[in-house]
Amino acid sequence: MSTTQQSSSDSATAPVRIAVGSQNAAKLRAVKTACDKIFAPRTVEVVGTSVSSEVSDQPLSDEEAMKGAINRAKSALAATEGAMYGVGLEGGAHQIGFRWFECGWIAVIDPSGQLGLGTSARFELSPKIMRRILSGNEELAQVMDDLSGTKDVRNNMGAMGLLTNGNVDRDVAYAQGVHFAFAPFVSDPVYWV
Ligand SMILES: O=P(O)(O)OP(=O)(O)OP(=O)(O)OC[C@H]1O[C@@H](n2cnc3c(O)ncnc32)[C@H](O)[C@@H]1O
Repeated sequence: MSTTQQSSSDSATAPVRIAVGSQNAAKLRAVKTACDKIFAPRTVEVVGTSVSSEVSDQPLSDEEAMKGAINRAKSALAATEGAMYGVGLEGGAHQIGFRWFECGWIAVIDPSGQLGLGTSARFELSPKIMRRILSGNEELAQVMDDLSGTKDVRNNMGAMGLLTNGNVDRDVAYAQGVHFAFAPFVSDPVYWV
């Protein structure tokens, strides 16, 4: 086998390396679940790195959460050798009328700079929870830990899991957003250019 044949077959069988801008276990599970489907039958290697979102700990608008996801995706890609994509996931609240909702923003970026964006489904945050976030400088995860009497909800089922009695955990909801963010890379270009 020639060197060229050897290297092209190696790259076809090598795991697809995905850089994620977080070490949060729920986020890493979401990316792994979605990317296993996207890249099947190839093996996927998800590499989580702690990076700065460069936005506030508790984003309070879609714009801010989206920016955080993009910043994380770019930093993760830059920090991870051999990564085919960088993925950033950022949870954030946003207001519609008098009501508040939460969702995860997901950004995917490749080495050429092409960007894909998506979100998880959103869920409502009660006035009781929002009062604490807005006035007490607490993050959603801290409020949910306190109200549920559990620890580290953000790495496990998340607020989404607590509010749906475990029927839609954070990783399950975020995995859908990862699929949407990969749309420009996996769908027919006729929809994009
Ligand atoms: O380690 P990182 O990646 O920062 O993970 P994180 O859980 O802190 O996640 P984000 O920074 O993306 O989330 C922004 C805020 O939203 C909160 N959050 C979002 N979704 C949540 C969920 O389902 N359960 C608990 N907290 C959530 C989280 O506590 C943060 O205050």
